[in-house]
Amino acid sequence: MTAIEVQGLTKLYGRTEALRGIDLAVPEGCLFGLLGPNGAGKTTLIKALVGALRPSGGSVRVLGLDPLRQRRQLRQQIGYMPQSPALYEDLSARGNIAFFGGAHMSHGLDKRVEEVLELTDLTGRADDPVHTLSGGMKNRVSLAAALVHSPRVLFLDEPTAGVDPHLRARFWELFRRLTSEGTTVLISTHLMDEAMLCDRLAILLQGKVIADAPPRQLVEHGRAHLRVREQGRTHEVLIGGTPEDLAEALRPYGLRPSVEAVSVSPASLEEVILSLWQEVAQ
Ligand SMILES: Nc1ncnc2c1ncn2[C@@H]1O[C@H](COP(=O)(O)OP(=O)(O)OP(=O)(O)O)[C@@H](O)[C@H]1O
Repeated sequence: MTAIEVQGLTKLYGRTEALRGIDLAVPEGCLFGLLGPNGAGKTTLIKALVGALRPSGGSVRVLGLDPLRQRRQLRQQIGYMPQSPALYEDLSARGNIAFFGGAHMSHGLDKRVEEVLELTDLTGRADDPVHTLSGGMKNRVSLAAALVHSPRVLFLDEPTAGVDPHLRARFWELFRRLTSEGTTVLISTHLMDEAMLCDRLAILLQGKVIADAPPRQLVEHGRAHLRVREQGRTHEVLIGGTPEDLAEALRPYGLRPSVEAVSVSPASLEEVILSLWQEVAQ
């Protein structure tokens, strides 16, 4: 089943076109990444998906529901971690998580709160008021609050901002585990190494999806570094990713006996994305 379906989605803020006709289909159980530079439209898209803003045009369905018209029904089934934690600063971490969980569930809430405190490594600070926590810890409370009612779809807007590398790795293990159990996770990020961990990646630029594929496929269809060693000197060029591009690039060498070694290595995801951005920006 498709968990998230978006067709022709547009959003205008005054004269700013934040989204310019987005089409997306995210299958259930997918770890789906949204990657794009500042202002690409990632947060606007996520807000439209959780029913936090009214689109200017197009349609959105999450679990078959309209996020605005069927908001109440949908809220039970989705979790949303906004970019800036929206927490009650005077309540403890545990109090916040119980508050958000209580809006959706009552049975087994106490046990579940302890479980998510553990998952986000907050047990030691569970009773401290949120205003005494660091930025990274507040992010963890916000993630725990989004997770507590075991939603079927989880929307995470840059969840690892301000989180240290060790905990970041644990978060990704958690996201992976959730998707293996059938949860759909849509996550926005700036970080290429995180993007590589997604099952599928949509690259946003100026309110448009400029690529949508598994990250490995993006890399394979991207450019490659060709290195040719001839008489002790190595020439390196960036070539296209198809076999024809490789043949073309090798033609001038004609496999002379002086060619001692040839190697091809795919460009990194970062290079592929930068070249996509440049192509679209031109
Ligand atoms: N409330 C608003 N009013 C006016 N313009 C807005 C508003 N929110 C976003 N925008 C504009 O819409 C565009 C998309 O912004 P958005 O926050 O969705 O991008 P983003 O990809 O999430 O960026 P970042 O990575 O910096 O969070 C930007 O040009 C931004 O300035």
